[in-house]
Amino acid sequence: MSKNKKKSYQAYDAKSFKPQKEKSPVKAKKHLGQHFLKDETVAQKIGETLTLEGYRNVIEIGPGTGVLTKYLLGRDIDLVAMDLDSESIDYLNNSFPLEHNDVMHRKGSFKVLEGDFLKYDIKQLFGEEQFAITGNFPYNISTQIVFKMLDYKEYIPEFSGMFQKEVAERICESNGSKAYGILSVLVQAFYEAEYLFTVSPQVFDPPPKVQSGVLRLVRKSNQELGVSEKLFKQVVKAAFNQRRKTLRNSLKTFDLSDVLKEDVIFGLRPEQLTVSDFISLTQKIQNDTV
Ligand SMILES: C[S@@+](CC[C@H](N)C(=O)[O-])C[C@H]1O[C@@H](n2cnc3c(N)ncnc32)[C@H](O)[C@@H]1O
Repeated sequence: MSKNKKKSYQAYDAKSFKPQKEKSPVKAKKHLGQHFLKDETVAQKIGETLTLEGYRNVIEIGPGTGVLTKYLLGRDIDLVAMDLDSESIDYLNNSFPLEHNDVMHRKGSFKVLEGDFLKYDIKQLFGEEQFAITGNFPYNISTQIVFKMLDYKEYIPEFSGMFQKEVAERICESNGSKAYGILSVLVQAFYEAEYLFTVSPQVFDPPPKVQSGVLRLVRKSNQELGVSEKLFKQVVKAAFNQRRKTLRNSLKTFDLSDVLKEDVIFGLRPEQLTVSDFISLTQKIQNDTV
């Protein structure tokens, strides 16, 4: 079951990058995870990551000074850009459209919204319609963004954006690797995950301490696991919360029958299981009668 696969990721070549001289129009605030992109090429590449197949509504989380927003606006989409920072919102509502008139060839609608993505009822933004999520995410809440996205997965056919590299890798990793964990299994049960490219700290203002990684998630056509989703999540979390133990030990709280505990799968550690192994493990636990 274990697939020891070492991935090598293509790094974005920052040699051609020429930093801007001008000061950022919004003062970067650490507690909001603000690291503004200075490199237009990277912003454009992120702006092109969504395939837009079968939907046209997009939420950008954390537009900041709009560097990515302006490339999104060049695409044929209806965009809601949501930021928690009132200074960014003021800038986006007032100076941004004037400053970027020359480069922006807006096709669809555009709405700037002040709000906390983690608290916002995002479903009400587009009624019953499907929407994608993208952004250069605030790294302090990036895993929470992914878990919230999973809660709304029936509305979200696609998701792309920039994370701390380590988190992006964790989401995309296959079994057999150290980074493979709860996030990888829960995301990949419902989405095809693709790590796209790496971005170095020097293209941000201020530069973060870590490298960044851009990924794309495309929802699978079949969303039915065939088992209880609640139990599936409980099994995955319990298994990885004690990742050095075999499943026989980490899943003790599930009160398994002696017959089931003898199944070979319970002699394995969680990183050895593929996503489909986790689904069949959940099936076995669901059908188990003590
Ligand atoms: C890494 S910066 C990216 C800014 C801009 N998109 C860029 O690439 O330069 C993250 C942005 O997310 C915003 N942000 C932080 N927490 C947020 C939240 N809970 N909801 C919405 N936006 C948030 C910050 O204010 C900031 O503008």
